[in-house]
Amino acid sequence: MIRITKIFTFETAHVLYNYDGKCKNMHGHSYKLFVTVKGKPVNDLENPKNGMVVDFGDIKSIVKPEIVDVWDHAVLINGLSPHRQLGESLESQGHKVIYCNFQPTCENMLYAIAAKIKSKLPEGISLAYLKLHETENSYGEWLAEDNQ
Ligand SMILES: Nc1nc2c(c(=O)[nH]1)N=C([C@H](O)[C@H](O)COP(=O)(O)OP(=O)(O)OP(=O)(O)O)CN2
Repeated sequence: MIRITKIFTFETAHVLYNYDGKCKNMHGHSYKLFVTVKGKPVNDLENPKNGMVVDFGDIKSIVKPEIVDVWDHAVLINGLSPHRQLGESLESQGHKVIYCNFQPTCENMLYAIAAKIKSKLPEGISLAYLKLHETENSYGEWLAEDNQ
């Protein structure tokens, strides 16, 4: 088995409802996402993907439309909280708002990313690991073995 990783970046704002620190204010991050999948490399001269677990481009074609294009330059709002009204106000002024059914922390974003990616991976390939940097010094990790 081999693990391979592709890295993505996106610029996203969020606001943490009822949080007791500075992140209760709407603010943005340059998120950096590491997506690691595992599988056995193809061993078939006739296969154009010979030697690959999965083409890096195929990982991109899953993660980009599912995560990056959706969250990039958007504001993530806890749609289950009173912040929904804030989102509706921003939306009415033309802003890109994503209503989450969770508090948009690094941790919950990882759960959401894992759920979206896992369901799209080709047969024989599994999601092994995710790392999401909120700042250069703060990140969360999702590991398959912790989430079975
Ligand atoms: N467990 C979590 N704690 C915090 C989260 C989170 O998602 N999970 N999020 C925040 C804020 O969004 C904040 O922007 C990031 O927190 P922090 O690292 O404290 O921010 P700094 O600007 O101080 O980061 P540095 O890299 O140290 O400059 C708060 N907590």
